[in-house]
Amino acid sequence: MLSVEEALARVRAAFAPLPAESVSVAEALGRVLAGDAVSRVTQPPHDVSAMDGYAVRAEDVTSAPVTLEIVARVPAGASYEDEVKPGQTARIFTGAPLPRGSDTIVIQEDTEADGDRVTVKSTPAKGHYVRPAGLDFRSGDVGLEAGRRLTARDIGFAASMNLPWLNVRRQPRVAILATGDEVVMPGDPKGPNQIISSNGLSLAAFVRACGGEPINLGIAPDQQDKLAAMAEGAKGADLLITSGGASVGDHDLVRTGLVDSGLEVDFWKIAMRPGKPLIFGKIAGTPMLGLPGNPVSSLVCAVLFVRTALDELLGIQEDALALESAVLGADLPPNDHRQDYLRSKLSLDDQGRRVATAFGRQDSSMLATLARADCLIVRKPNDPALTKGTAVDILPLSGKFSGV
Ligand SMILES: Nc1nc2c(c(=O)[nH]1)N[C@H]1C(S)=C(S)[C@@H](COP(=O)(O)OP(=O)(O)OC[C@H]3O[C@@H](n4cnc5c(N)ncnc54)[C@H](O)[C@@H]3O)O[C@H]1N2
Ligand code: MOO
Repeated sequence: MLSVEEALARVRAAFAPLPAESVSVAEALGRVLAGDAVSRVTQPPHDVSAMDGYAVRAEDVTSAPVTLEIVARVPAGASYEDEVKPGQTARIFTGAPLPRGSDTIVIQEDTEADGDRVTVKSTPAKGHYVRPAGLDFRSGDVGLEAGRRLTARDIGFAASMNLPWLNVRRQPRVAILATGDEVVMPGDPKGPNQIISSNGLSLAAFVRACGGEPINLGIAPDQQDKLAAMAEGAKGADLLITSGGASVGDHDLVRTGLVDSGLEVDFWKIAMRPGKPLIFGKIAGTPMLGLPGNPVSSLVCAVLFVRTALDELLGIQEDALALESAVLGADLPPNDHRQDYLRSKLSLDDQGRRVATAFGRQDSSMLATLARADCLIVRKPNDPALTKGTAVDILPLSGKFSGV
């Protein structure tokens, strides 16, 4: 069986970034930049006031209290074209440009106005409450780098750089085909031996959370001709994901049943748990990941392999699978030859350390524990028994768009 690392490397090598397209900044949340976002403006464009108050010449107010003549009133969006001369001041508001001659803001709480005169009661440091031009960023600056997945903060930043359109990667189109006579969609009529299909929906949600566009091909029965016909719906997609039928049973048809449809298998079976029977290949030119049917196996494979494929298609540089560290909350028995991904809860101990405690039963059919898990403890093949308090590697499940 292939190691997880080797399998990941093979998947990574099979994908390249998709072409770029332009989208409105308003629609760009979650999209991935195809090129650097370069600012078209300097922000702030001038030296501006950070407070409501008075724009003064610092040398005029070195020995407060001192009374100055108010010669202008400058709200944000306006300006005073003349110069503030010795003995003069301009009433100014937050965001307004500093008039020539002035270099310091006195907040209005430190003044007393009387008609067209104002008394400054304390001496500010020169430049106090002035935001110099370009404090935030300058025209020509690279604000956001290619390969970045855009957050709500980035949308605001891109807008403030005066970028109404952004150059992003086309969303990967991912066809999803569930398989199995025993599964029916939630809400559909259900026979006594049937169960509800969760994989198609969780995989579609995962793909969406990773920035892809899921295409639901439905549920194929365990019949070769029907499976092959339904898999044809993946034509034009960037990736086909199947779930179920990946193992060795008489009804597990995905690997063998799609050969006539042109399936070329790159690898089958990985030394990991859950997720051992994963299939990777190409069907009629479309890359295909055949995920195991057990719901946890299916999603853990998605976290590792679907995510890797999508990140390559999107040109994302950051490693979504970078491991973090925690200490064990309970002893673990020795691991076997498969790399193990254990659903676990996270907590903090009294020293503020992150503690990972694996659920007692790790059967790959148990979706409730995956939904409740905060992370997966990752154990190398043949890891010896570990005691409570030992440092372990974890893969967090929340944040970073892992989407599970
Ligand atoms: N003799 C062996 N048996 C099995 C092996 C093995 O090596 N030798 N591997 C086991 C492992 S590990 C896994 S994982 C499973 C994977 O099997 P398949 O990919 O063939 O999946 P199915 O048999 O179709 O289904 C497994 C299980 O998952 C349920 N399922 C299927 N589709 C869905 C869905 N859309 N939503 C929810 N649940 C689904 C299905 O009812 C089964 O209970 O094979 C082991 N067997
Ligand atoms: O590897 Mo299977 O995915 O353990 O249940």
